[in-house]
Amino acid sequence: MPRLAYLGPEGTFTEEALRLLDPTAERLPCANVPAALNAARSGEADGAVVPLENSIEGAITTTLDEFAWGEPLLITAELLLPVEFSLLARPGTEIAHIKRVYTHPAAITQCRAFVSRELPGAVVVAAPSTAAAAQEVSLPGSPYDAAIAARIAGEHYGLVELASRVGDRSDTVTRFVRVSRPCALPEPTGSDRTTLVVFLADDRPGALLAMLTEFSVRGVNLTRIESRPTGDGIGRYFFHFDFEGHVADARVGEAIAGLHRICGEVRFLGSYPRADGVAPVIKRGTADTEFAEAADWLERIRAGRV
Ligand SMILES: O=C(O)C(=O)C[C@]1(C(=O)O)C=C[C@@H](O)C=C1
Repeated sequence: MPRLAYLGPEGTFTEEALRLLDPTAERLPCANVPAALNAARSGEADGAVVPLENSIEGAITTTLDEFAWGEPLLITAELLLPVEFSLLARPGTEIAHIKRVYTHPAAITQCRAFVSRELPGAVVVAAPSTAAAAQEVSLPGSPYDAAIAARIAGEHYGLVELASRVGDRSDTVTRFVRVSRPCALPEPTGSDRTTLVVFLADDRPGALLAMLTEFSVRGVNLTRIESRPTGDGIGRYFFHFDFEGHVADARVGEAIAGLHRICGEVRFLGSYPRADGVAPVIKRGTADTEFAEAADWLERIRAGRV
């Protein structure tokens, strides 16, 4: 039974994602995403489950930065979780008296319209996680009047639900990934995703275009691209890519090898099955068989067999 670290405490969306990814795993709640990933790195846990992107908020930058800088980890699975928020408070609280709301920053962004419409004048404070907010609000003497979290967190910490579905959209989805210390990759399934971090060799005109060309000429479709500051000064960025396909696919392998040739550093973060099961459209000339046939042909002409 694997031991998986996650953003705790009990009742976070990350815990729900973990339960769905591996119902039998032993769960190790951690105070934040870096702590969960470090538990996986140190061996305290066999792996970790962390949020990576949200359909409203976009990338979870703490996760992206941890993947880029910390000891290498590999993504082995992903999960798309619909997220539904509730306004939770201690029994007896009236909505009109709520002055201070506590929740995770991602939830603040996703519930902005509800807060300004229903809780005008309330201050919203950032919590380490939605469940940490619910846990804090449950304490007698808490400085917060309400939390925004999953309904299950309210049940867990003895809060009442003052309003349900308080997210600005009803179709919000967060993408979670399971990571491990470097290990054998999941087998290709025909519906896979690959994640990379790329550092430029030097800052020059067309550097981004050159990277994108490696994908484009091989028919590799990107599903996410993000630039993140390196910390070395204004204008210094590195890039995060998600794209369709598995590193075992010829077109993906060749694109990554191309990036390795032209970039400063390429950090491979894994190839793993896509949660939505979508298979890529293979452009003419980019199938494995076509790459193999072209390599045979090259070998023949190099041997003078024209
Ligand atoms: O606080 C939680 O419950 C989390 O699991 C974190 C998190 C996030 O980082 O995006 C996960 C899903 C929601 O989008 C809000 C918060």
